[in-house]
Amino acid sequence: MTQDASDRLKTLLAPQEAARVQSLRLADGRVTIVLDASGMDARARAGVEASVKKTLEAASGVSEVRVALMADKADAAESAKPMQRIVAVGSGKGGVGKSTVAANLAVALSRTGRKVGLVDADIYGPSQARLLGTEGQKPVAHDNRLVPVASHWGVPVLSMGHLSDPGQAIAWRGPMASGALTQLLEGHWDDAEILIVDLPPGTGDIQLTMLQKFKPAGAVIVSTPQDLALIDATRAVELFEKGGVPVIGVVENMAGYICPHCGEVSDPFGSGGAEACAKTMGTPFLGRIPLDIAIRRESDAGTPPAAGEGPQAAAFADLARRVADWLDTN
Ligand SMILES: Nc1ncnc2c1ncn2[C@@H]1O[C@H](COP(=O)(O)OP(=O)(O)OP(=O)(O)O)[C@@H](O)[C@H]1O
Repeated sequence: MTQDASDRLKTLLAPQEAARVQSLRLADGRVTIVLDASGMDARARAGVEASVKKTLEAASGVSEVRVALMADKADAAESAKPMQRIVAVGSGKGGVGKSTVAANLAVALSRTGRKVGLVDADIYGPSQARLLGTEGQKPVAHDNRLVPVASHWGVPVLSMGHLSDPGQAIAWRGPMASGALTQLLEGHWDDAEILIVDLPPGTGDIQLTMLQKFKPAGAVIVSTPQDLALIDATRAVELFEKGGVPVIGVVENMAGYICPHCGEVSDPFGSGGAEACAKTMGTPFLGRIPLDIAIRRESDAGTPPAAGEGPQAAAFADLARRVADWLDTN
C-alpha cells in the first residue's frame, strides 16, 4: 500500500481516533489497523473499535477491516474484566419479600443472557442458599477469596447460609457483620456483569458499608402495599439517595391475591400503594409481583419461580427487563 492510501484512510477517522493509530495497512481490500488503547476502559475500547470499523468499511477500495487494540499490561488486564455493576435490593421493613425478589430478579436477568451473581448480604437472616437450592454446599477459598457456589439456575451465589450451620443464629456486632459482607462481595465474581445484592432490611451498618465501600450502580426497593411498609420504603429510598446511590425504582410485592380455587382477585394488603408512593417520591415504579401461593411454595423448595413459565415468571421477567434497561441507559 502506498503512503498516500494510508494517509487517505487515516484522514477519514475522527481526530481523536487518528491520534491513536499505530499502524494502518491495506492489502487486497483488507485494512489492518492497530490502535493505541492505553487508558481506555472496556466500554471506550468497544466504542472506538466499532466507530473505526464503520468508517473504514465505508471507504472506497475497502472490503474488510480488522482492528487491533493495543494497551499496556495493566490496561489489558483491566479491560479483560467485564464491567461489573452492583444492584442492591433493599427494603425499609422485614418480611416484604425482598430476598424472594432479589433471587428471582437475578434468575430472570440471567435468563436474558446476562452474567449475574447473587450476594446474600442479609448476614443475620440469610435465605439465598435455600431460595436457589444450594443449601448444604460450602464455598471453597482460592487466593484467600471465596469462590461462589454454582446454582442450578445459572446464577452463582454466596451467602452466610453457606458458611454457617442451618438454623444457627448469627449474633455478630456491626464491624464483624460488615467484615463478613466484604468477604462475600470480594469473592471471585470475575465473570459476573451484574451482582445482585440482597441487603438486610432497614438502615444499619451493613447498608452503610455497602453504600460507602461498594458503591452500587443502583438500588431496587421492595415494598408491600400497606401504609406502614410504604413509610419504611420511603426511608430506604432516602438512605440510598443520601448515599449517592440512584434508586432504580420501587417494586410492589404481594400485590393482588389470586384465589387458587375460584380465581377471584383480592387485595389483602391494599393495592397500588407502592406506585402512588413512588410517584410522590419521584422514583420510577418497577411493577407488581402478585401474592401467590406458588411463589412461596416454589421459593421454599429452592426452585425460583422466575426460572419457570407462567404469570409468576412473567412478572419477574418484566422486572428484570426494566432493571436491565435502566442499567443500559445509566
Ligand atoms: N409474592 C409473593 N407471594 C407469596 N409469598 C411470598 C411472595 N413474596 C415473598 N413471599 C413469601 O414471604 C416470606 C418472606 O419473604 P422473604 O424472605 O423474601 O422476605 P424478606 O423481606 O427478605 O424477609 P427478611 O426481612 O426476613 O429478610 C417467604 O416465605 C416468601 O416465600
